[in-house]
Amino acid sequence: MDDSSANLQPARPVLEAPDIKRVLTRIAHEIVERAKGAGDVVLLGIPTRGVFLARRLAAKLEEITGSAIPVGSLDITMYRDDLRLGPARALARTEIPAEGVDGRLVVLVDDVLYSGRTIRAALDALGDIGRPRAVQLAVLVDRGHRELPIRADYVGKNLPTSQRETVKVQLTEEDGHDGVLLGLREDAADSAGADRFRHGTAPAG
Ligand SMILES: O=P(O)(O)OC[C@H]1O[C@H](OP(=O)(O)OP(=O)(O)O)[C@H](O)[C@@H]1O
Ligand SMILES: O=c1cc[nH]c(=O)[nH]1
Repeated sequence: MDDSSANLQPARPVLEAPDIKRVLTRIAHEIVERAKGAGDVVLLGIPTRGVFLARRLAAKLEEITGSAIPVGSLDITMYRDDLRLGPARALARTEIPAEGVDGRLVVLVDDVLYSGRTIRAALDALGDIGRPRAVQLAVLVDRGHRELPIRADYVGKNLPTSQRETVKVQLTEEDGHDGVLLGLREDAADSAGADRFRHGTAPAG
């Protein structure tokens, strides 16, 4: 190994498939506990991976409570505060369950909470759809670095990170397998080592 790569570390798994399963079970129990049942809960996942997490949570809640839990998706694309600044973005799907959101406890579900800007956009999107009695937030990973006054009600894993790092959630439905990787942003790795940090190609460390 030459000196230029001696201090570089590969993307590192921080959650593996059984961990993800376990934390989703815990979050489902926490939702039931706080909602005193799940009678008026509606889960809305934020594309992309939040939708799959919401469906998994709904299945788990159904297992726990014996009742079907409405689950859908909420596209935030048109509500992003950087919409004007970047290239055009593809729209994702908003699918609101037939029960609607009015008067319900809406639990937004996302994979990573970082600046909080996605969730700010989700609250705006939700406000155009209806008036829940309350809104809560469940995330698989909270990596810190909030830029807005937003916090999660249910957190799978609090993961202290540097802003030079990146958190990549992988889910079977989208990526073929479950896992969460912590790596360096490609622009933070030096050119000699950049390839080693590409998610999914670096050896587990
Ligand atoms: O708190 P924030 O700073 O907004 O970051 C978190 C968001 O960033 C990622 O989404 P991304 O926009 O990369 O889209 P994706 O889920 O389709 O990958 C992630 O899935 C969260 O939704
Ligand atoms: O590291 C990050 C930051 C935002 N969103 C992610 O999915 N990962």
